[in-house]
Amino acid sequence: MNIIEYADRDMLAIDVANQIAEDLNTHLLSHETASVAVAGGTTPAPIFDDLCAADLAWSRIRVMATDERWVDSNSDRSNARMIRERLLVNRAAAAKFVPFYVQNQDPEDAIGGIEASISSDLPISVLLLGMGEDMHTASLFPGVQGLRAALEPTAPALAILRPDSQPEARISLSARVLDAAISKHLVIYGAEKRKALQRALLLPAEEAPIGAVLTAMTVHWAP
Ligand SMILES: O=C1O[C@H](COP(=O)(O)O)[C@@H](O)[C@H](O)[C@H]1O
Repeated sequence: MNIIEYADRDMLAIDVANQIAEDLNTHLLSHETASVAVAGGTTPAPIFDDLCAADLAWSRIRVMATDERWVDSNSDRSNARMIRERLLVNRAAAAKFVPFYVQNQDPEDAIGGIEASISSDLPISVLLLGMGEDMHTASLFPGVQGLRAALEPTAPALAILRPDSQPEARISLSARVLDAAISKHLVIYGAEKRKALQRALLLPAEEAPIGAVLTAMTVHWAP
């Protein structure tokens, strides 16, 4: 794990957007398509504001969320909505988005179709992860039912999780898929998340899921 510290969040956003664009461009030099899995929540939006303008062959890039909340794609809790509004604009509007939420279905009924829709995108070319202060990443929350299976090296690509702390079911890329991404970036802001990441290194993954996906990870931190 390599940690890069930035003076502020604006500088971090510009630099991470540039690195992701470079990673995607490099991948496209030797592959017909590239996949990028990006976190939801609040952290990545300023990075998307820069990344969306990158001069890339966006029509050859497939974008997915690292995880989704089982809510309508117009809900303000939808990760897809945030990605649509902040990343899939400007030049990046030419990218193909692969949704994880399926209207009028339960996650259990939809998961097989969603897994099929991402099978050709694996391993993920570029990963942009976030992390909560509770050390969850994507929707792999500490102690949630189903976490142990989602941490297994043989886990399916996607897991359904229903954390008690959250108002809706979640669907998440499993630790195996997150950890196997070719180029990996984790972005965290503030002293509390920095401390949480340090703590995670000392804990089992069931208590600190971020610890399961840190192989060859570049961590970007700003106060
Ligand atoms: O619920 C989620 O939380 C994490 C962290 O979110 P943040 O707002 O603290 O950045 C996020 O990475 C994940 O994709 C999201 O669904």
